[in-house]
Amino acid sequence: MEATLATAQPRDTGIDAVASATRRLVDAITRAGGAIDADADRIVADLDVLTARIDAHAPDLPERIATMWRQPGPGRFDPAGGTENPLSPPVSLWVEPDGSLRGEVTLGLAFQGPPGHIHGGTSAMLMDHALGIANARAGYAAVTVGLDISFRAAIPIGSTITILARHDGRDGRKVRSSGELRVGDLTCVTATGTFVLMDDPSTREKFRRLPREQA
Ligand SMILES: CCCCC/C=C\C/C=C\C/C=C\C/C=C\CCCC(=O)SCCNC(=O)CCNC(=O)[C@H](O)C(C)(C)COP(=O)(O)OP(=O)(O)OC[C@H]1O[C@@H](n2cnc3c(N)ncnc32)[C@H](O)[C@@H]1OP(=O)(O)O
Repeated sequence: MEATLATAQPRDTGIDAVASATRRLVDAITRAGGAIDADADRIVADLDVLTARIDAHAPDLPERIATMWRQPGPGRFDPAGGTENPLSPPVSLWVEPDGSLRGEVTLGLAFQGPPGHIHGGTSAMLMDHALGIANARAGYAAVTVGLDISFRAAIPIGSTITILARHDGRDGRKVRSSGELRVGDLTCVTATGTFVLMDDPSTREKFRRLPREQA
């Protein structure tokens, strides 16, 4: 049986391809470091040309956000799993036979915290995201109000990180989920999350308001 993808299906064309190319650029910059100093002026000029070319296509922010949320299926733009977001790794999560989620990701130097290892904030983001998707797969669209993280072992840059997440239950408007990040057999991060259902109209309205309307 073919496994079900819980996150956006990556494409190898269009905006997804641009986002992938930009990730390669970021990775190259972080690996090169100051070695590119002598060539920096030319690199900046080339990059600015590209930025202007892309910017010419950009609608204003409220319109862009509205378009993003009209897209069907899992989010394509968030900073964890967004295939359209060059800042995301991106993370793909698959549905296991028991309904829990599993995925694998490898992170480069752009995500470094302590020497040679992944930044704790990045691990927290991976967990927040996976826990949120686990709830959504169980039928509960909910936002995080609490995330309890234990960093048990540092995660080396370049290692294959296994992401596990599961929905644990519901108590009124509150929804619980938990997960882990593992490298091989080693559990490096554990997390439990409390989420609040977006089921009442005022909560949905709060998150639907666009930046300009909130000012
Ligand atoms: C990447 C996409 C993210 C979009 C998520 C949007 C929707 C989800 C849709 C689909 C899901 C799909 C994928 C999701 C993937 C990733 C998820 C990423 C998640 C995030 O990245 S999300 C951003 C960070 N998140 C926030 O931005 C929340 C800020 N927050 C608020 O906007 C309010 O807090 C609100 C509206 C949630 C509730 O407010 P309210 O007024 O309606 O309700 P109230 O205060 O009564 O709380 C009700 C019950 O929650 C308890 N409670 C409240 N706060 C608590 C806390 N801090 N700790 C422990 N318990 C807490 C109370 O104690 C009470 O519990 P009780 O009922 O037992 O008394």
